[in-house]
Amino acid sequence: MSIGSQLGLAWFSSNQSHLQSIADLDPLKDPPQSLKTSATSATGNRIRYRSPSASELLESGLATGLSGNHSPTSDSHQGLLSIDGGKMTTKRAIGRHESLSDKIHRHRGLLLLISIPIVLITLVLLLMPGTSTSVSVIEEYTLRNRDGGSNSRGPKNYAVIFDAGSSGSRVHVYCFDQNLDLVPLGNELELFLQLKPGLSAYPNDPRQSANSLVSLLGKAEASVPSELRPKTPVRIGATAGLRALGHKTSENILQAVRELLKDRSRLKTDANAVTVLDGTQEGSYQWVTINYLLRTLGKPYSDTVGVVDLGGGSVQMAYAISEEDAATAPKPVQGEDSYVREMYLKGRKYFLYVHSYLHYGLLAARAEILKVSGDTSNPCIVTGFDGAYKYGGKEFKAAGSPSGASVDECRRVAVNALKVNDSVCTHMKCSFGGVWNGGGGGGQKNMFVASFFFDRAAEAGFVDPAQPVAKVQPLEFEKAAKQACSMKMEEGKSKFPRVEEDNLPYLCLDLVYQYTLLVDGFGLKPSQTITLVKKVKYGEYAVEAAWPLGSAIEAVSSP
Ligand SMILES: O=c1[nH]cnc2c1ncn2[C@@H]1O[C@H](COP(=O)(O)OP(=O)(O)O)[C@@H](O)[C@H]1O
Ligand SMILES: [Ca+2]
Repeated sequence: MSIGSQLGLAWFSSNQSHLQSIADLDPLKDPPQSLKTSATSATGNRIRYRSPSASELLESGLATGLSGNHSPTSDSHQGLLSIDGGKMTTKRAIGRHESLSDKIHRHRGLLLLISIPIVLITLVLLLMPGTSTSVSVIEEYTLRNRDGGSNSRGPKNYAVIFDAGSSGSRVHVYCFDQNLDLVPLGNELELFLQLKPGLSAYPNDPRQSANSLVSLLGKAEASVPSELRPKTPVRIGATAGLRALGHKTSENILQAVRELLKDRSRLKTDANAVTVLDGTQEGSYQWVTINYLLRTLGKPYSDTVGVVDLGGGSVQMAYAISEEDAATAPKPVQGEDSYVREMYLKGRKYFLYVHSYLHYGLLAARAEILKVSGDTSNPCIVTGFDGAYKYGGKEFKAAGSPSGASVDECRRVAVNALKVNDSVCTHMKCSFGGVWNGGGGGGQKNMFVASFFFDRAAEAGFVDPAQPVAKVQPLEFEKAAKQACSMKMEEGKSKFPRVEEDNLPYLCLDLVYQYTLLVDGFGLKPSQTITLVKKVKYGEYAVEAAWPLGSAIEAVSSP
């Protein structure tokens, strides 16, 4: 039995036509009654699972209903058992109640007359095509998995996921059991290694770019038992760095990475294993990661948490919304990703609002903010610094004003760079840059905010870097910004000992930008409690709060 057939976990694009994976995270639940009935009364898989209507399936919990809880053998066995059971009952009845048998014999003509139309009607109903495309797709997939064969996996399933981020490359190795629970690898629940710079630091040398992954690949592969390597999927997902390089340059790098995998690895490489992730994919994976680790998948959408992931090149926001709100989502402009993705996770259908803002990651935003001041001093740069900031192969003047940096002025520049008050907002309500804000709601009330938000807060000293999470309010970023913006360069080291020297001139900018992004950009209240997250506790372990886990779950659930 494959994990995919158990787990009921599916990714859809909003038009429901693009199924990416399926799994059922809860194999212990009983199938719902309506499905049990159809499962035992029909003869073939195809007929059997096409019969329930879409709404029946959704009500009863897709995961358990569709994938069933049985291996292909045990499931078909169960079907046979019920028929056999019926025969056995009849045989026993013959022995004990002769008169009943006589009665049946006497009325056999009538019984036949009644049963023929019932059988015919049942057959017609069962053979009718499914009413919803998405449900049909899921059934097909589930049934393919039921065949076992190449999809069948062992009790331990590894996945190796590379996060080719804009500021560095990382690898995560996970091991799942049959229930899609994480199993420890040594002392931790994952192997996590990272290095800098990222693939995009070598735009003109694809081979060197690819070779930067060699050490990570070697260690990751060594952590997978030798006999499982050819069955273990490896994926390399590049994010904002390669997105910003443009198609040709990034494709050359990806091709070099594909060759590297072919030459140096025995891991299982699917056709789409090495790609630039689109931003909504990255945001969805991040949402799955956090909600999986918090064990909120399968609960009503308003019990799930929303996520923000502030990378170097892009920032993602994702949270579950109601079906009604999803129906009113603005249609994406041509060439843009749609705002809503549909997913089946642990027996529940989610409508996920997700958007990625390219060029609004922390390191990219510095460039946007410095662009505004051009050749003059910038109110976000710590006074006493006069230099240049390099980003994406370009240089930007970064000079503090002699009168000092200013939180208010810096915020005005940041609001400007974010295009918060941009008139291009044609949707009901926008976040910034003309992007729909998703409408808010229960799935956004609890926000888990990751990556640079956690790092800068820890460096600025208002959260404990030794803790995996910290509850804060956006206004704490503003408070820290006031201190950073009022200092002089030479005071930096003593006032903010945790901040790396290269980041000191930009500490005021970074903190103001983070506050502006949360409050003016995403519309959070300055006093709203949010959870800054580096890792999420999972049992006695803590796991990195990063998108690769979502991708791994999909990878081990795929055929
Ligand atoms: O696995 C992770 N665990 C914790 N933080 C991470 C992880 N991966 C990325 N980050 C955070 O994201 C920041 C950089 O983002 P990245 O280089 O991935 O940019 P991008 O997402 O815009 O491509 C890192 O400095 C770090 O704070
Ligand atoms: Ca990232």
